[in-house]
Amino acid sequence: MTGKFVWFEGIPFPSLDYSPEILREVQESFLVKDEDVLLLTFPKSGTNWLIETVCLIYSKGDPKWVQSEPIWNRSPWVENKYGYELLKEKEGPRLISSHLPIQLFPKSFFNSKAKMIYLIRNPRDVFVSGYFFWRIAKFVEKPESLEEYFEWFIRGNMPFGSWFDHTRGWMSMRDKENFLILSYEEMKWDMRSAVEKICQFLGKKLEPEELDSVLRNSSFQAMKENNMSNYSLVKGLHLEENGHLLRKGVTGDWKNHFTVAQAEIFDKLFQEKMADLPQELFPWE
Ligand SMILES: Nc1ncnc2c1ncn2[C@@H]1O[C@H](COP(=O)(O)O)[C@@H](OP(=O)(O)O)[C@H]1O
Ligand SMILES: CCc1ccc(OS(=O)(=O)O)cc1
Repeated sequence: MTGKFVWFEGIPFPSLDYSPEILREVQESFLVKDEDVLLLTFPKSGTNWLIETVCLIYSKGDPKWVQSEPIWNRSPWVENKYGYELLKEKEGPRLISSHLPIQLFPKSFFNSKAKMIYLIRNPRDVFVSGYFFWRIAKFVEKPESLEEYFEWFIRGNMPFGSWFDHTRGWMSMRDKENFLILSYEEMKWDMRSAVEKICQFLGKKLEPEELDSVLRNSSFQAMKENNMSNYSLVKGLHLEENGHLLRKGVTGDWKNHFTVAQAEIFDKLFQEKMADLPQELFPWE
């Protein structure tokens, strides 16, 4: 992996609106406010699903907001120029998205009471989802084969760096009361309970019919049909014409793509890198 990336502090960022200057400024000077809510993920963990869900919780299940404003404006990315400029101007409580590793995150967060949701997903499914997504993205070097991307992934030579380092880094926050760890798997297995967990964490109360509407409007099908959330607005510009952000939306797709040898290498690496963390943190293991 060599071209079409912006490198900062040893991490490759997409060549879309990211620069070392902005990344440094975000880290040093972006002011996180106590009332902000931060949505943090490694790419392809279900970021957009989480954003959609939290937006719907904020609108008490009313789909007007998610159907009228692009997802990247509702919860802008703090680390790219577009999102950073938008966030600096935003009044009141903000939703903020980020893929940044902990060591590059705005320093002000660590002295604030802002709440953060860290969404994790089985890295094997993150791998498969990423493989198909980066092949339709125009702003990163495309992996030529699954084998090549496997090498990138296990070495951490890929957009936003190593999944293992990212996850280990943020997991160090797990005992803080303003930090919630959620998994893509628990959202898939029991979305009602996952939404209730998010509401409890954010101090939001939904009536039963509002909760039903959150579930309906954040479903895979609803998001796939919502042009404000499915990235169809940037097709041709940033994504290939035939590309879909919402691809399959399932757990365990990795079993359709890994060879036995790759699965063994991955298991061994996961054990090596994550052994000292409580295994309950990883519901798919
Ligand atoms: N409402 C939803 N329900 C389930 N999965 C969803 C979803 N919205 C997005 N996803 C999945 O989340 C992944 C994209 O993650 P991110 O938002 O972090 O880029 C894709 O996974 P797949 O490629 O496995 O289908 C996409 O299909
Ligand atoms: C606007 C094009 C775009 C940018 C970033 C995306 O997601 S991710 O940051 O790579 O997870 C998707 C589409």
